Amino acid sequence: MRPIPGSPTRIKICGLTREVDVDAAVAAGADALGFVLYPRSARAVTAERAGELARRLPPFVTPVLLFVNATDEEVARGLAAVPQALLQFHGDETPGDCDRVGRPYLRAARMAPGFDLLNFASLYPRASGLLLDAHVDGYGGSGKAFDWSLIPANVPSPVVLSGGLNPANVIDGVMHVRPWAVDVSTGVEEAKGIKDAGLMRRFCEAVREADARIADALT
Ligand SMILES: O=C(O)c1ccccc1N[C@@H]1O[C@H](COP(=O)(O)O)[C@@H](O)[C@H]1O
Repeated sequence: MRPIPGSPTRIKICGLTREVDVDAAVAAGADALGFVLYPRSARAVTAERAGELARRLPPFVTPVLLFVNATDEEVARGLAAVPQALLQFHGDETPGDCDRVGRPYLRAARMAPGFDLLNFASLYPRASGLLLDAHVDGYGGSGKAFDWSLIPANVPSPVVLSGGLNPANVIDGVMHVRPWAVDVSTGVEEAKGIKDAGLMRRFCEAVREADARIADALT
């Protein structure tokens, strides 16, 4: 599903752990901020900490809770702390695992040659969107990009382009893939979980530049 022509590409910045970074991401123009509730991640926060950080968000900026193979209790604890959250399932969760929570969610797909994204999408018809990340050892947040030509044109759900994006390559990514949204973590960091305000601002500016070029091409 391609975005409505002329609509802005939404921006998610993931892996925030500090108030100062939350405020800078909002100031840069992020539409959604991700909090990693995967204890093995170097960017992990507790549900309670995610709640503290998410309470800083103004209206119309969406908190996203990222899980990797979490138990139902862990997901429930996250939602108790951040009730307005969109969920992001980034592990081996089955459609049943995702659907039984009964909340809107993004399902991450690990892109690699031979991966059948259309079949994967057909298994998750209730997903609000498919977040496309590089297939890496571990589950994500690696800063590695994948070959965008692996993305079929007719993905039936909104596509969130992710994996190794940064201020230098996101214009190409948006123009090539025309995703509904982009998601970045490593590409706007000075260290894992520590964001760089300048990089976040430049990333959002680059997305707006891509949108402007697409709009120009339409006129
Ligand atoms: O950020 C993490 O530590 C993480 C851990 C486990 C699964 C996903 C994780 N992050 C997500 O990975 C993608 C790509 O991130 P990057 O920009 O390549 O660093 C992104 O969706 C993050 O939300």
